[in-house]
Amino acid sequence: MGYLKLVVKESLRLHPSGVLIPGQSSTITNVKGYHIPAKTRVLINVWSVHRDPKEWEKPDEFIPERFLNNPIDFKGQDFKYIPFGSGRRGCPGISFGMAIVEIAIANLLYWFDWKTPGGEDLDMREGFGVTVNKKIPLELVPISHFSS
Ligand code: HEM
Repeated sequence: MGYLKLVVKESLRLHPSGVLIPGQSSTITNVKGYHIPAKTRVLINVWSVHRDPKEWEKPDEFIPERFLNNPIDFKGQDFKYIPFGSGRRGCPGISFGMAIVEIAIANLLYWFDWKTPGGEDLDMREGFGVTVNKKIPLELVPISHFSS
């Protein structure tokens, strides 16, 4: 289960469910030289924050071990990793969401091995949408660990 947590963290880094988080500036502010007036609609591009090469080593590679012995968590305190957003409007369902994801994946892996129909690699390209989705729907063949 320890490694599964790292895998989920890394999956949410590479494929955050909310790619663009909408918000509005409450006061005049300045972000890295960009003047932002009050009440401006802003979109936080989580996808690119999570793949920023200045912040992440080998940003496009799936490396769950990067979160091993790493204090970074889901709470949005560290702005380079914000799969659940951050601040007052951050996701209130973090614990519930993580529990569901972990239980579902742990069960799928406990009962079955999985392979692609033709043994091909997974196509991880994303489609366009408000929330993340796979460009090509996932198709897998389950192989039971237990004979009936
Ligand atoms: C893996 C699962 C989930 C992910 C990745 C996720 C992600 C997010 C993100 C990115 C936001 C926007 C945060 C922001 O604006 O800064 C959000 C908001 C929200 N989420 Fe989740 N969420 C998940 C599960 C859940 C669950 C299980 C619930 C409720 C049971 C939930 C309830 C909400 C609500 C109510 C908001 C709006 C909060 C507000 O605007 O004040 N989420 N979530």
